[in-house]
Amino acid sequence: MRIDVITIFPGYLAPLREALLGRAISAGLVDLAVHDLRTWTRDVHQAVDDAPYGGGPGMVMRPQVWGEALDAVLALDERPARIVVPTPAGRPFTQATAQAWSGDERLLFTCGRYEGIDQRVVDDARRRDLTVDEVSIGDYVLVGGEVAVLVMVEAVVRLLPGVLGNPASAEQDSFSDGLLEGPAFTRPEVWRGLAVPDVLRSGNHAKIARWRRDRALERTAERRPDLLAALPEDALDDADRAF
Ligand SMILES: Nc1cc(-c2ccc3ccn(Cc4ccc(CN5CCCC5)cc4)c3c2)n[nH]1
Repeated sequence: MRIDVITIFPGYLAPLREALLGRAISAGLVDLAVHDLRTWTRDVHQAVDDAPYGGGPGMVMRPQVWGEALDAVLALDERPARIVVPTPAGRPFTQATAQAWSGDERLLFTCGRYEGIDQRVVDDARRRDLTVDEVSIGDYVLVGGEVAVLVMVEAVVRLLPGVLGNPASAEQDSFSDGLLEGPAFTRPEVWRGLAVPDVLRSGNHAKIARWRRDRALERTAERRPDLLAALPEDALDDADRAF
């Protein structure tokens, strides 16, 4: 997978080259290229923003600079790219989104700042039959798109074959069965007077599976009743309902 990121703060994306993702890059599973938007400015002040038409607070990022940057970066590779535009006003980015994007050959992230990017940049890309996804990583407002890109790249790249040392982990992700995962424990058996639940040391795998499922149902009901309500009809068996 090739990943391009366009931003006025390239340094913000440095963490992508650390640890697990860094190893995925060195292993050639991911090619990452970060581009400074100001490369495509033409004025001495390298202006990337201007006042919003219609008034309102803050500034909006100019279409000309973004248009040239997108054209140039797209042209760097003939593979078709999914253009991703982080925004508070986007469709929710979920595990399903990450799963879907993990099959893409190329992702191109555009990091806005100020109050966002002139909408015509997205409109122009779409009318050229490019895939453009405007996505939100949550119902809170960040200062720019960079942090959202760090989140989304991590969620997508961890799903690529060969990236996680333990692929079972991704299969048993939270949300993969529609529930939150339950509590996890490791040694020591007792820590500060707190013992690991006996069932987990019983070796009875059926009982352990049942206990884990019950803890997941309990936690989901407590913290995310919306997920429980969204479960398909056949997702809960009689033992689940008994819980
Ligand atoms: N999930 C998520 C994604 C982001 C995000 C992504 C990209 C950018 C680019 C600039 N900003 C700052 C920013 C500040 C204010 C407004 C204006 N809106 C009016 C009402 C609420 C806000 C928009 C945009 C981003 C924010 N934030 N949260």
